Amino acid sequence: MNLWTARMVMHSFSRQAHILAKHRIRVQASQHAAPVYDLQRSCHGKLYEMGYAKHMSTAKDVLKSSEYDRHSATGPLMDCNKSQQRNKDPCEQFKKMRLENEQVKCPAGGAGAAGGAGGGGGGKDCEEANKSLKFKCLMGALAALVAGGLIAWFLASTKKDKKSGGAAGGGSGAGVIENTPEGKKRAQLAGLLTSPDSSEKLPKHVPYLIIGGGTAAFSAFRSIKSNDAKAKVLIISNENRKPYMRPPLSKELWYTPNANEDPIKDYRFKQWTGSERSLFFEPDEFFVDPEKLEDSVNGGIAVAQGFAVKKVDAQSRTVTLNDGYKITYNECLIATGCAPKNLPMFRDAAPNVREKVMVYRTPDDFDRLRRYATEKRTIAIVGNGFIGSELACSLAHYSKENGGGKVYQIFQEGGNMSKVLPNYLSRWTMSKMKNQGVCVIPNASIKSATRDEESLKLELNNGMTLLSDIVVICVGCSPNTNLASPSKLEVDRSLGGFVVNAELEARRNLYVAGDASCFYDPLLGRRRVEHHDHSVVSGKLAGENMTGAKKPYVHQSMFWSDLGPEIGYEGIGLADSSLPTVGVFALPSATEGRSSTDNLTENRDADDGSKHTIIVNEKSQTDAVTCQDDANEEQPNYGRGVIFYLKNEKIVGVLLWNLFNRVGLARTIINQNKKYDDLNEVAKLFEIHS
Ligand SMILES: Cc1cc2nc3c(=O)[nH]c(=O)nc-3n(C[C@H](O)[C@H](O)[C@H](O)COP(=O)(O)OP(=O)(O)OC[C@H]3O[C@@H](n4cnc5c(N)ncnc54)[C@H](O)[C@@H]3O)c2cc1C
Repeated sequence: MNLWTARMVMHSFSRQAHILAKHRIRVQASQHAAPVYDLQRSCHGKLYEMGYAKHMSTAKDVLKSSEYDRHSATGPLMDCNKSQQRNKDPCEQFKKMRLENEQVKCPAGGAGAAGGAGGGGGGKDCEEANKSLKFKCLMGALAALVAGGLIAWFLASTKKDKKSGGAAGGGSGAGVIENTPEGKKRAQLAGLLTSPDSSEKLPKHVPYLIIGGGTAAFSAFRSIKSNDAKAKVLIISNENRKPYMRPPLSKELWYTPNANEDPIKDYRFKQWTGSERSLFFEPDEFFVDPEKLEDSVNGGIAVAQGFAVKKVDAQSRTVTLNDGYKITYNECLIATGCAPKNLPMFRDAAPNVREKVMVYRTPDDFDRLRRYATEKRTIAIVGNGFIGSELACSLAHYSKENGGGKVYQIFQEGGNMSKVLPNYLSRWTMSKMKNQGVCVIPNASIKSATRDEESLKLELNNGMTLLSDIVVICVGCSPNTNLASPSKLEVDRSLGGFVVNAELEARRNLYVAGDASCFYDPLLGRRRVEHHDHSVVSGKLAGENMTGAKKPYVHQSMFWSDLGPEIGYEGIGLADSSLPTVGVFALPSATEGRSSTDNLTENRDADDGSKHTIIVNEKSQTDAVTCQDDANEEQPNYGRGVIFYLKNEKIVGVLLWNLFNRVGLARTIINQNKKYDDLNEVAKLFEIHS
């Protein structure tokens, strides 16, 4: 097993364990834990017996594919007790909590919420308390000014011992830097230093040059190294960190109880398996000093940190850094990823508003937000997508653990993850998010934002007014293609990203991988994918091709997301809710362990009469459905199931809802590119009841 397979398997295991951990009550009692493989075999047998129509494929056909390679089929079972929890409105809870707090504390700025998301003001005592607080603040500010002046004088007087920060790599501001390893590290992270301190110290020529220091870049390095053992690889990254992964920033890191550590050393976090690891792919010692790369006998990887590339000349094979420094290469990869979008109203706002608004993509963003969360501040997230929804759940959890902090999630759509999930599931997910303590405000947008002392006052178009200490904009990201125009590289007009061919080549010897690549998928057409797995696999392929493999990119990458303890899903292909969908769900049966008959008990259209079909599939006809959530909304419990996305009646996307280790099967089904006569039969392949 090579390292890549090992990593993928580890990921699988880690997810499986995560879900097992999440649903430990059921798992302990589960009769499925040991005989998983027996169960699979019996399912195979059963499926081979199915008939199929002439012009269409049946589920049976899928099994003929050599690609069909399934692993363990155990999946999570919904914890009915949790699902039956009353759907408490967290907005109401916040209101109550704040009133209670005010009786004790009378916080300045109040967090009033005219439109129903906050509470009223305090009484006379509070006014007095606020007056005294203001006086104290004034005195505090005065003291801080005096102290600041003293410090400035002290720093100026000790200037001889300090070194000013280099901005060689493209405009980082100079600063006063403490001449200790810790001081330098701090300055580097603050963007005051590049590493090395001048671009002049970088090699003039490298065999392999990678622009961007993220997931795709590091994956490409691994692949280059395994094909060319003594390869010398230089990564040029405009971040001041070594390559790291991003997914835990909105998930696991928030579940790691080390509130007193700031920042968390090496961004270590507990994986769902319980084992610990760092956000960084490799520790510092793994990397070669960029100044020593040329002379390194065994090659290796060096990262030039804090430098940006502004241009690539594919003909002369030269990159130009922001400060004009040039490096020539044999093979080059662009892996510049994407940058989070802001909303124009915040981008163009006054500085005192802007300082209360952030986007979310880096460890620095995590640190900043964590400080707010630790101080029990109110946080408003704008956006209903992957990062916004994950972050809202994680923050609600963190807030619960640390006894404070309201978490709002505001978005224009009717439910969470509406671009991916069919509307019924999107609304159901939203109700689960509320159960977890997120104050979700759908169908709303921010009309205006003004500074109100320490907070931002947000006026929504639905008449609500919120006070929030920080606003986190999670409205998607745009590929980093600034260097396209000076480099004369094509950018896709509708999808964005550098246009590449099937070998991920933009020009000869110049490749693009990860979020920034717009590639041609022979099955599903031109695409751009912003997911971890795509970055890993496209980076790997680009790396191989840089060493001469000339292979096409035919991998259907997968994605995953976790929304608190009850929802985890994996998807593949075009998981786009604007397409017609058919969702097949297993209703948990009252008594586990009875024989499964897989009876179709309900088949109905979605309540908006649209193209989303829901098939609810009970494990045993005789079992009563006891696990209904939100009974007053008459929603079934979409505990686990599979959703098919259709184009021209063919399956172009599959979403596995609380079902894990079935991505291989989903990939096979998409790759078959066929019409199926009965999707309920196809769904059975996924063993949604097991
Ligand atoms: C909080 C968060 C959670 C996520 N969770 C998931 C998840 O659960 N599942 C999933 O599938 N995906 C997830 N993703 C998406 C996934 O992390 C990305 O798809 C992946 O990081 C993209 O990798 P990349 O190498 O293309 O880009 P990046 O990792 O963004 O790396 C690009 C790097 O290039 C640098 N750069 C840009 N321009 C230049 C330049 N001109 N010169 C030098 N350097 C430059 C950037 O600063 C950056 O360091 C998540 C993303 C975020 C932000």
